[in-house]
Amino acid sequence: MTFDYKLKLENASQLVIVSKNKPFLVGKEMSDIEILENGTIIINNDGIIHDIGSSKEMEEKYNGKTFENIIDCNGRAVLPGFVDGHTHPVFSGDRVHEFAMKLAGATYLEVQKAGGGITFTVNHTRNSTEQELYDLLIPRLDRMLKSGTTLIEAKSGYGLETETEMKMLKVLHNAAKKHPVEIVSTYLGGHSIPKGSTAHEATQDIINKQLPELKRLKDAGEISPSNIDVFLEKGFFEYEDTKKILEAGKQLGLELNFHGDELSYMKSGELAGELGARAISHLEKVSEEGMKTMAATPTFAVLLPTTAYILRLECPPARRMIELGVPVALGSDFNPNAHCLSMPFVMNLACVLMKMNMNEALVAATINAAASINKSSTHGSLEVGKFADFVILNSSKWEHIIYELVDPPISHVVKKGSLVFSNKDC
Ligand SMILES: N=CN[C@@H](CCC(=O)O)C(=O)O
Ligand SMILES: [Zn+2]
Repeated sequence: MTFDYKLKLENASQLVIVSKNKPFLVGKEMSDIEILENGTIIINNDGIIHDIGSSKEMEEKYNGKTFENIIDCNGRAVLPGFVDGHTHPVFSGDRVHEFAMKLAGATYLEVQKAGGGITFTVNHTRNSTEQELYDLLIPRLDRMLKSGTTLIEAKSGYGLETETEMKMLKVLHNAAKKHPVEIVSTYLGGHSIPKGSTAHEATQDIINKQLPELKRLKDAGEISPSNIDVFLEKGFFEYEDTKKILEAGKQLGLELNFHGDELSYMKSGELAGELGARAISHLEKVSEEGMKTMAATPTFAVLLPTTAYILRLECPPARRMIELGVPVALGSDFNPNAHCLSMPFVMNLACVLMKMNMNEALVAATINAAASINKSSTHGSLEVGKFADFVILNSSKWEHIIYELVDPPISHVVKKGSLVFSNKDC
């Protein structure tokens, strides 16, 4: 049987549109989101938003039409699916013992120097097969989906040599074909200096071995990275090496989306301005000059409040960034150090720890996070022509997604017009 339309979400208490006709929001605009009270959305058979309007108007306009599925959203708020702007979801090995060390006072760098941290995960990931990594990734994506995430940025970075880095990118490429969570992948061969190498040798390996293989596999359709990332940090990749790696990636058509100014001030914003980077993550130690350059470029600040929370670090200056007009996005930073798969929790942390208001946090976790990975023409807001990715909340006020800590009442998640999660309890 064929239907005129794939889905109708009817009588929603609130349709949280977020914004209209804007690729991203900055400054005061971030506090001013658009909401339609008592609305209905129509989704076409390609899983694209076809129409949005008041329930009364839609009832009359679509009278007599057939729908494959109808969800009654009376008493519920409908939000865009969340976009997680920064994740490291492909890894093996459990670092719960490091959590105990950190609770006992060890710093991130102390854990790393003791052979833990990224080095620990690299050893385990190198020893895992592609299938094992795939099997570990899928349930993590399932958990993200249940928390309302429908699109993620996802990095390699636990190989630090060609074979494992490409293995991780293949895992992401293949998972993206099967799983409802959409994936934009990022090559992060410059995540740490491999044991036994210098920073110079590691940089040369990336430029002369890893990137040529990445190009070959991408051209062959076996991997699909859109971005290149480097951990710009003291004792990891410093300014000049980071610049060389990012420039080499840019020549291959990759977007620059890197880790910077996390534990020390490394002139990240300045480098982003020089190279035209799309995004920098972390930025706990960013300078005033760096933020001004990011506002002008513009370069997205992908803020990761889980890092400050887990490592008891100072937070990035989110308020100042917003004041200066830096486009701010959010990410979970899901990795074995910050084991968080939930964007509602990230938004809550952004409000409480970084002093963002709830509207700003939602913008940062939807339209701005989508724009940080060049996806805001299709994702991140409820607009005609965009993918029908929704979070339906069993609450008439959308703010409960942030306010209700730990397990906000998400009743359904919809991806491209298909129901991909429903919660029997709400
Ligand atoms: N800071 C660098 N990279 C990750 C942590 C990776 C790890 O500890 O495994 C981050 O973004 O927090
Ligand atoms: Zn990271």
